[in-house]
Amino acid sequence: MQCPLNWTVKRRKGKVRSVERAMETKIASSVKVPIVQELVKEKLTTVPPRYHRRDNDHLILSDPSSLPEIPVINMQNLLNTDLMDSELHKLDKASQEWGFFQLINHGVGSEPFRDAIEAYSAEVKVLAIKMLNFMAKALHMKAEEMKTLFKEVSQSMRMNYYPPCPQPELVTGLYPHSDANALTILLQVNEIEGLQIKKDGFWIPVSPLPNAFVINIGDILEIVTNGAYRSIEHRATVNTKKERLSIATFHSPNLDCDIGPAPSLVAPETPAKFRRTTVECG
Ligand SMILES: O=C(O)CCC(=O)C(=O)O
Ligand SMILES: [Fe+2]
Repeated sequence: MQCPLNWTVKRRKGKVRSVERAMETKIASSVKVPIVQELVKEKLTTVPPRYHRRDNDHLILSDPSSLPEIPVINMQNLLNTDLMDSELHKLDKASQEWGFFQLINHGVGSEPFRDAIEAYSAEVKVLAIKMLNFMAKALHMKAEEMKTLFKEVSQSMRMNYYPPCPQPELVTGLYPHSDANALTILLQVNEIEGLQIKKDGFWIPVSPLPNAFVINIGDILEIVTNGAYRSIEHRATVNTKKERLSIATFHSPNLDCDIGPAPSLVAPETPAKFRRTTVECG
């Protein structure tokens, strides 16, 4: 079985930190894959102890139907003179007692947003596959190897919002990290500077070019290319005047693929830098 933690053993400090963070924040889309990969691929019946939560708060509820239900507020009732008072009372109660509620009939169409996201992610996925194939070509890697690896692409997305900040020198928008996936396609939505990458020990700003994506190599691609392409540490800064928005779309190989250097890139003069590791479970 692959052990994502072992991937990091020989790696520089920043990356080790990045993957450790990945283990903690299993929700973060870019880093979910190695964990899922391990669990899905091996069809485990028990979860390796390193994924266990340390707190005692039970995640599985014994009988959810016996629990109180999260309040539902109806926007149409709030707008209706006859029903407004009772709905306002519900809103007030829900806000005081729960701090969470579901709002129905809100009049904001979520369909266009969903459709737009779906269309965008489908196009970006096609672009990612194109770029991966070009990279294989540039590396003289066997085309079939890249194609097999990315026959089914696992894709996820993170939208980042960085508000203007009165003291940008004191805070980081996004902490230095490398992306754990294979290939990230980043859109700097409102074309505000903030992304910086670490090159030869210096932080270099990435000035947004109109109508351009930032493409960055993630840890998985560094492994697949046997270190020929590098997953670079990057961070996002904030500024006093302007908010900044970015959308990062992450692409990883099929969940049931082995991750390791592409065989066609391993030779006596370029020995494998990363090893497929078997770990004990349970
Ligand atoms: O906001 C940015 O420019 C960087 C985003 C990023 O690195 C990420 O979401 O992983
Ligand atoms: Fe990133």
